[in-house]
Amino acid sequence: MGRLAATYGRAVAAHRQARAHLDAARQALAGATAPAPPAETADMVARLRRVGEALSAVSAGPEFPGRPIPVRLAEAATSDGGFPVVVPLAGGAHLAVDTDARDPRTAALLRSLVIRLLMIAPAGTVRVVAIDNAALGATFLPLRPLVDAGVLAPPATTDEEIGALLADAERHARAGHSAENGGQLLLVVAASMPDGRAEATRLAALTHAGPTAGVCVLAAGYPPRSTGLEPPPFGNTTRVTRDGDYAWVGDPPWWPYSTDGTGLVVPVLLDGDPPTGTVDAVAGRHGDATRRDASLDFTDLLPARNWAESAATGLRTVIGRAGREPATLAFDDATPHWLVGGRTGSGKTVFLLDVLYGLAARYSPDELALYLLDFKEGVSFTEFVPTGHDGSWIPHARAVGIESDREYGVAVLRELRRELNRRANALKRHGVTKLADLPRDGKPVPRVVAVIDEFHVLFAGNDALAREAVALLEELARKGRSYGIHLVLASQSMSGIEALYGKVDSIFGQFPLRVALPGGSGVLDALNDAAGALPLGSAIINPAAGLASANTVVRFPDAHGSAARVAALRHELWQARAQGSFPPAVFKGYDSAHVEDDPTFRGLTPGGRRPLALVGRVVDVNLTSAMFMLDATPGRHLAIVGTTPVGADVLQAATLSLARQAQPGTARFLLAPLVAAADEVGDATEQTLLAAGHPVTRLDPMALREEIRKLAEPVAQPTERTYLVVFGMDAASGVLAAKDQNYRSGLDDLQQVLRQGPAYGVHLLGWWRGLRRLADDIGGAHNKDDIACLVALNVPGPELGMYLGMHDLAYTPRANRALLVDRHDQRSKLIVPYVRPGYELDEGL
Ligand SMILES: Nc1ncnc2c1ncn2[C@@H]1O[C@H](COP(=O)(O)OP(=O)(O)OP(=O)(O)O)[C@@H](O)[C@H]1O
Repeated sequence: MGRLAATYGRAVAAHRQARAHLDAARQALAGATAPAPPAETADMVARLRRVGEALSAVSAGPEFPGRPIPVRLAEAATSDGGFPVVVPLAGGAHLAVDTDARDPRTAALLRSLVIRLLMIAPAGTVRVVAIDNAALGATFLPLRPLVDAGVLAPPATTDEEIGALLADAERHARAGHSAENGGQLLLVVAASMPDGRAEATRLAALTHAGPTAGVCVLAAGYPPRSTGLEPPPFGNTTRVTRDGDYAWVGDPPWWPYSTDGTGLVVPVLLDGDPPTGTVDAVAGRHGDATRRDASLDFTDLLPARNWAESAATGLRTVIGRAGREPATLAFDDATPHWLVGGRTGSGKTVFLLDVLYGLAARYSPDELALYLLDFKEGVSFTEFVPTGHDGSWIPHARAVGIESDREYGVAVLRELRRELNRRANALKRHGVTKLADLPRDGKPVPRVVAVIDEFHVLFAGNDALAREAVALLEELARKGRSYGIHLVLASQSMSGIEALYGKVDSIFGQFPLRVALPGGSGVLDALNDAAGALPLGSAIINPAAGLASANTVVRFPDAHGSAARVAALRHELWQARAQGSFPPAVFKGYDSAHVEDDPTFRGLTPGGRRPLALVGRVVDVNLTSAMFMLDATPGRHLAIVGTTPVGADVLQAATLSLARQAQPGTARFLLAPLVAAADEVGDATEQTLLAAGHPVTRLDPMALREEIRKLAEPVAQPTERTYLVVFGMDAASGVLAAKDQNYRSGLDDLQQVLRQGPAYGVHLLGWWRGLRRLADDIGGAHNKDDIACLVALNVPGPELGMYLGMHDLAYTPRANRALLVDRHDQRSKLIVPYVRPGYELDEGL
């Protein structure tokens, strides 16, 4: 008070000055016209009051938070009365009080400023974070309704929490009030300065970040008194100095009260706590908006009308929200391919489903075709294909691989390259260089989106298959942009992919759009760690190959949370499909194959000149039948090798498929079930053959030896085919190896049959339980062309490679898989071998 009396004389003159500054501030902020200069002090104070009140009532306009807004903080005390003192906040303007919030008046001022700023700001445009290490959060207890409404985060009280808060604020400042921050102001309220010098410096740095940073700092306890060090300088900050019951307000940035830096020349009475009702009302208004923004529904992704968009220049879909705005992503010239990363459980599958449903709803199957490939165990894309209880499918889906093998992945990539080449030819014919320039008068050429989830699996192995996958991906990535073929590669880990044979840059350079889900920083630039702290349901979208400056945070809905709407959409799209459109080609890695289900098997009829032996389904896009043609060429015999009893099943399928191609009486079947494991299959095979009217002769090892002897002496003109079907051929090796009185063994005869037999319609179909036995029976691996058709089951890859002389053979034995090798046409393919229904369990490999 003494100081007030001493300065009273100066105050009157200074009021004029203050009024002029406030007028200027009012003009700048509220656009109001300046009042006429007053004659008397009392009159002037009254006018200052009116100006202050006018300013206090200003609400933030559309430029918030990019421009400062006036916020009332105190009542000025003069002998002629008082007037409200307002200071600019936001838009790069900050405020600091010299005592920390352990002082109740300072604490009340902070709370009052928070509430006043929220009252002025449009609902949902301010997010408040708080530091309260000195009072362990007590400063903000009266603002509890704001915490409950999600507007104020629980205050940070430990060093760790303060560090995280500052990191969040720095990220916010870097992104500015852009879409990433949803155009929001981040209000950082420090009830006391952080203890650490580094943290204080970081807090101070936020005040220098400028008006575009979208951060406003309210700091109490600045400058800190106890450290003895020069405090880190705050920028653009109105300083408030406590003085007993009063306080002094320094010059606000841009609109100073004084010309000499002394600030407002009258003391002020700081505003106290806002009424509880006001806190509740503000929390209610902002909380509603925050909840509205936070609620995000799958239906928000869908267009008003299905299939209304044209894909001529690209594909676009809403994938969620950036702040309060819808976030749209595109497959176009700028972002032809996407790279998606996220740790397991980060919502990668959900994100991909959101994208796929959004696209499928916007573009008709004439505009968009989908190839969906998943390497992991799970159900990612099952909802796109017909199932036992729901026969509908997403009509854009061309091929869907679930729990795919690498071989299937490479087959899909090969199919895409064929498509790319077809398109290249079409473009050449029309003399254009881009899909977008093709005339769309006829049927448009659909854009292709190929999604490969857990794509790193393709490169596991460092073998011929991996090298082919790299080459195909590189070509598709490089040329796809022009031909409307777009790739989405998703992975939980980018490590291991560096081993891409030096092709990392040439492949991923074509993927400017990066989507980082929680834990997916690997797809971003090495200096960009923004994905580390993302919550579930959000992602960093970065169209600049991961550079930190191009981050936008989006939130996406959980498609699984709207199962009914998803199912309804699927049915709408399915109902709208073109007449006669086919379901997608589906490969389910865990499915076994049965010959009875094979359309090729069902289509077999007697009369063909070159019988086909069906052994399984090829692991390719259309799951084509895996078969051998048994013509008259020497060596057209079938060897099935492996200890697994699946060998007997494959032999049965091959035998029955041959039987379907023979008129009864034109083929005889010599059946030798030599091992117990094949008794049941042998009996079943015999019954089926007999039922179809074919003569069947059962052979034991001795009878087999005798038949082989007879077959080694061919008749001149055979009238019928002979199929020698041996289950467990290795069991006969002792008998066959024995020599007769002419020193001729059964193996000699066998080798004769292998070379000459086919010309006379004689073919051996045998199951050997070991590769060594097979090699012995044919007189050594160098005779391997004498049995040209091979199905290798659980035979170790290196052993098989050695036998075949193929040293880069990529084959790992596993349940439900076999390798088909045809020595005559150099084929080697991964197949799903036929098993009898109910006998598919073969986990013991
Ligand atoms: N936007 C979201 N909102 C709420 N929950 C979500 C959201 N996205 C995903 N989830 C939930 O997170 C869990 C994991 O999601 P998802 O299966 O997509 O993860 P993922 O990354 O594919 O995991 P994984 O690689 O292990 O299969 C699911 O329970 C899912 O419902």
